[in-house]
Amino acid sequence: MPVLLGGGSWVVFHSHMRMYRSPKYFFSFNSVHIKDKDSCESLHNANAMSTITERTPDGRTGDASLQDGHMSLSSGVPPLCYRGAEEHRRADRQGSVAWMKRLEESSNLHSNSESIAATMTSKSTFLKVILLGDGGVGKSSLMNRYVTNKFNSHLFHTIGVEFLNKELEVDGHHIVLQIWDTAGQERFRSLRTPFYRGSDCCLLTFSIEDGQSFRNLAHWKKEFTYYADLKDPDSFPFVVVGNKLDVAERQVSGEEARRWCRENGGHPYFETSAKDATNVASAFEEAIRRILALDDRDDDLIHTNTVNLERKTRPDSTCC
Ligand SMILES: Nc1nc2c(ncn2[C@@H]2O[C@H](COP(=O)(O)OP(=O)(O)OP(=O)(O)O)[C@@H](O)[C@H]2O)c(=O)[nH]1
Repeated sequence: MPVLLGGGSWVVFHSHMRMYRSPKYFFSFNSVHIKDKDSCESLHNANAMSTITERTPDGRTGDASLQDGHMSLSSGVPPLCYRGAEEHRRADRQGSVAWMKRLEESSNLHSNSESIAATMTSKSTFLKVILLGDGGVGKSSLMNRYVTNKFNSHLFHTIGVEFLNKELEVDGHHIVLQIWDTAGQERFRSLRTPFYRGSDCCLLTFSIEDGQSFRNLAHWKKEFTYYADLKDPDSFPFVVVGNKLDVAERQVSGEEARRWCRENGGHPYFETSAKDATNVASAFEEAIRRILALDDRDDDLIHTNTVNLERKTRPDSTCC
């Protein structure tokens, strides 16, 4: 059963969810929803209450805990579950524990988690992509446009992280894409960084009408590389997205952005408009293709590096 804990300016919400990333991982743990109206301080209070259980493919289990805003998992498996974006935003607007209680009673938490699990077959590939970039560049709008095909011109700032799932077929693969939208504002840094780990691709996002958001791309890449604990940052798939293409006053030229991508790892670059849907699907699909290409390469490496341990009979052997 979901448990509701909370009061004052904060609420911690637990629910049980089950996720798969076939064939690599198996997860079973509680999701934690942290809503913080004014500051991040209350997260410390949440430490004692947050318990997460994880299970790895070999059946090991471990505990996870929140410490100073960082979620740590004993076997290093990244946390993947979080509440859906729309409830999160509505909770922000209404901001009441009573509302959360109603949500719990009429909750789709179980049906939601069950439906995710139900749609995952052994042939599904679960991919996690994460959107990073300055506050206001349009990360939530890109996610919402891609998943729900809707645009809201009066969005609230994201607090912490949110995710939405989208199922699709790409090049014959059944994909369950989990898109994580993070808070771009600096004050939410400690709420977003624990969720970087386990990402398969990172969309570095800026707004073409905001030069500073473009100049901050290097900062976002660095922050992601550090907190995601990337073993091989040079081969990790980043996709760069210049959003708000529909806006007339542009501060960042396409050539400037492409040059940055060339000089900083050869990342693909897309100019998008979440408002009129230009190129949004192309950017996410490129992310998926980059991940799948990397997985294919890994598979090839595994095959070509296989050592045959079968004992060969050597006719000329003189060994006793
Ligand atoms: N014109 C235009 N406005 C956009 C576009 N994308 C987002 N916006 C608007 O820009 C504002 C910020 O958008 P969000 O999607 O909340 O930005 P965000 O990057 O998620 O911001 P944080 O949650 O603070 O990190 C909202 O008012 C959106 O309606 C776009 O493509 N074109």
